[in-house]
Amino acid sequence: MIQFITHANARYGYVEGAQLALEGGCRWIQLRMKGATEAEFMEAAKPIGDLCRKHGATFVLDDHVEWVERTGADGVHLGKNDMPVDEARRILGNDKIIGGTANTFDDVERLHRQGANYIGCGPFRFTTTKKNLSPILGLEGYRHIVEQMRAHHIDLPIVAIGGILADDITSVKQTGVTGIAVSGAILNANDPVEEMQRFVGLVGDRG
Ligand SMILES: Cc1ncc(COP(=O)(O)OP(=O)(O)O)c(N)n1
Ligand SMILES: Cc1ncsc1CCOP(=O)(O)O
Ligand SMILES: [Mg+2]
Repeated sequence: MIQFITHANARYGYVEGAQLALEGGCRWIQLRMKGATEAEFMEAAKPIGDLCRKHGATFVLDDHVEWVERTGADGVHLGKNDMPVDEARRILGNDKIIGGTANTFDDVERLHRQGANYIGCGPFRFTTTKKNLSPILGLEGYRHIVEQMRAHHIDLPIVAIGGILADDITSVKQTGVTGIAVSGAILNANDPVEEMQRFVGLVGDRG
């Protein structure tokens, strides 16, 4: 599975980026809009939610548990500085998807205990899309975390994120992760739809 993380650049706004990702075959969009006001967030969430429903895609919000019901989103992605996953679970119930960010196996264990549905694990490498990055994991970092998850019988989908390019997908998948999250490689490509098609082909069904 591929999760497209929204971002805006000189060429595309948030809605346009999500639309291109969906046209390219992506079926999981995360609306990430750092620093946006509530009005700006809602203005993007409405059309992106509609587009996701039209394409049968999953729609999650970054950070904002309080806006999940209102936007009709399927869930939320939470990091270390956001609401804890167990608290979000009490608010949202068992039918919503809650993802959590991990940089270490300790993070994975905590998120598993708190009831996360999937882990966003990164960063794979340096990226300008996010500020204040955690330590870079690289392939070795993923191998290590996946190995510890297996040893502790933790069976959760694990999505690699951070600076991932199409050429990385084969080796990242070989570490045992289940999916890929991407933003810049799609939005900075000459043809974002074609690039997403390439990602979808490389990640395949298992991802
Ligand atoms: C799939 C996925 N993984 C990790 C993150 C990062 O979340 P967080 O640590 O809360 O940082 P911000 O994205 O909020 O800046 C993510 N958004 N998605
Ligand atoms: C949200 C987030 N969390 C860790 S890296 C990252 C950004 C992912 O975007 P890109 O694919 O452009 O590096
Ligand atoms: Mg966050």
